[in-house]
Amino acid sequence: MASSLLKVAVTGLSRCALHTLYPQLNHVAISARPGESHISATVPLPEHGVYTVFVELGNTKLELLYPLGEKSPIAGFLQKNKAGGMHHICIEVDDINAAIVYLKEKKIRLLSPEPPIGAHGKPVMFLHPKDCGGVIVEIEQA
Ligand SMILES: CC[C@@H](C(=O)O)C(=O)SCCNC(=O)CCNC(=O)[C@H](O)C(C)(C)COP(=O)(O)OP(=O)(O)OC[C@H]1O[C@@H](n2cnc3c(N)ncnc32)[C@H](O)[C@@H]1OP(=O)(O)O
Ligand SMILES: [Co+2]
Repeated sequence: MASSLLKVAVTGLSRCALHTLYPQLNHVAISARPGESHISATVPLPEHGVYTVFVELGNTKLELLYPLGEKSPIAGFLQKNKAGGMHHICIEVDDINAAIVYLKEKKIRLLSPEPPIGAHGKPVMFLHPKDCGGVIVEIEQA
């Protein structure tokens, strides 16, 4: 799998806290990469059971997550991690279908039968944390 972009998803921030954090994150981002930072609006993604805010840091993105709905896939994680934490990482791949074939050959469990469309309008696939060193890995079509 070739990768060109790493996204890190962080959970546990209340919607209010997200807004409170904007200036702080912006400060960190600007400190890290002057002139290259951008913080998105809060976007509800009911099909994924989350609200998102993206903080762009050059070729890295922070994905801030807040649960949406009663069946949010991050609800269990937040039950166990009351203060939130790093939920998953996302790696862009050149060919998601080829990557899925490869992962199946390696017996890595996929968390949906088909790739859903992710936050950037492209197919994504989540991989089981127990098969990925204890971390949920999301792959996204570049
Ligand atoms: C914004 C849209 C999209 C994008 O385009 O970027 C997104 O990122 S959406 C983000 C949220 N969506 C997902 O994470 C989808 C895939 N995830 C899932 O289906 C579930 O989260 C899960 C992996 C099946 C876990 O669900 P959960 O309800 O927590 O089930 P379990 O309690 O049975 O957990 C099984 C096992 O996995 C451990 N776990 C859970 N979450 C994590 C995590 N974030 N990191 C590491 N490990 C995790 C959990 O602790 C269980 O282990 P044991 O306790 O040892 O049994
Ligand atoms: Co994600």
